[in-house]
Amino acid sequence: MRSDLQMAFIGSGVMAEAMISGLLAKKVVTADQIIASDPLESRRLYMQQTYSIRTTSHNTEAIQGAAIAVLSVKPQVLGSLMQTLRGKIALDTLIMSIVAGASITSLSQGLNHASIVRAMPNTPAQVGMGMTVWSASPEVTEVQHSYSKIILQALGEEMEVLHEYEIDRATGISGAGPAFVFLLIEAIIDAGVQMGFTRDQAQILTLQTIAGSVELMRRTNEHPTKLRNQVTSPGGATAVGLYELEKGRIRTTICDAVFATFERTQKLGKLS
Ligand SMILES: NC(=O)c1ccc[n+]([C@@H]2O[C@H](COP(=O)([O-])OP(=O)(O)OC[C@H]3O[C@@H](n4cnc5c(N)ncnc54)[C@H](OP(=O)(O)O)[C@@H]3O)[C@@H](O)[C@H]2O)c1
Ligand code: PRO
Repeated sequence: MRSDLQMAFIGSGVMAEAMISGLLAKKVVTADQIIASDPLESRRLYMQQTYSIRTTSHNTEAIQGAAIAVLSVKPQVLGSLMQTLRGKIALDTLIMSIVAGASITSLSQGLNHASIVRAMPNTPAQVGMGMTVWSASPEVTEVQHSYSKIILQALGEEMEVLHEYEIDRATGISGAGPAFVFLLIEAIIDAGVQMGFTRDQAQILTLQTIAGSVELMRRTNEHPTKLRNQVTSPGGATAVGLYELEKGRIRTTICDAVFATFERTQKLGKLS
């Protein structure tokens, strides 16, 4: 991206940090191109010292002169943030919101601003393995569109969708998904410990098994049922484990969890 381009992050929490570290690691922008705002002084100091970026407690100062401003606050404070920023955003600034549930229409009306990208990233962006689903308002220019792609590609994979409701759906899978996966990882490690492995041993076995299964499916592109059957010997050990999982309604429970997350995302969108 152009070296004179300024980027602002409004809210310097977990996801803002993931994005900033990804952008700097991939050299998409340099530290002097980034300013981040946050109410907490200790957080601002941490961001300054860790990433050599500028920080401020004033959101209107952060957004001044920014070509791209990322809204990275919680949905509960978006309404008051939009009131603060309304009328203070330059016409050619691209607003990129990662706020769960907040629609392009509500952002555009709340900020009285037309160029909006709405994105749903996830925390593996911290290590460049993120998945972001995003959509742009019709007013986003070609250049702003290509900048958005470059920014989101620095975090891992990106998928642009035409229909914005797909972002709410994606929140149930890729946005919140890492939390579901970490719960599964935790449960398998705990079971390993219960059987007598050390925690370190159980963690190595669990993480390599999950990473290997993901890689196997990526490379073979086979249906998961076929790959699962390759593990399941007739009358063997895996079959009884799978029986217990199905008895515990793992399939429908996961489905319910994804749908509940999707529905909650839609409700969060009504907060602002
Ligand atoms: N975490 C995820 O996995 C994830 C994934 C995708 C999208 N998102 C979305 O990303 C957004 C941020 O999530 P997060 O997990 O990064 O939350 P977070 O860690 O709580 O970050 C939000 C930051 O904004 C600060 N803040 C609060 N009020 C502010 C204001 N008026 N102006 C400027 N900054 C303010 C908070 O400070 P205080 O802590 O002092 O209040 C905090 O440092 C949310 O809308 C969420 O839906 C999160
Ligand atoms: N974290 C945000 C939440 O829990 C959105 C997806 C991941 O609301």
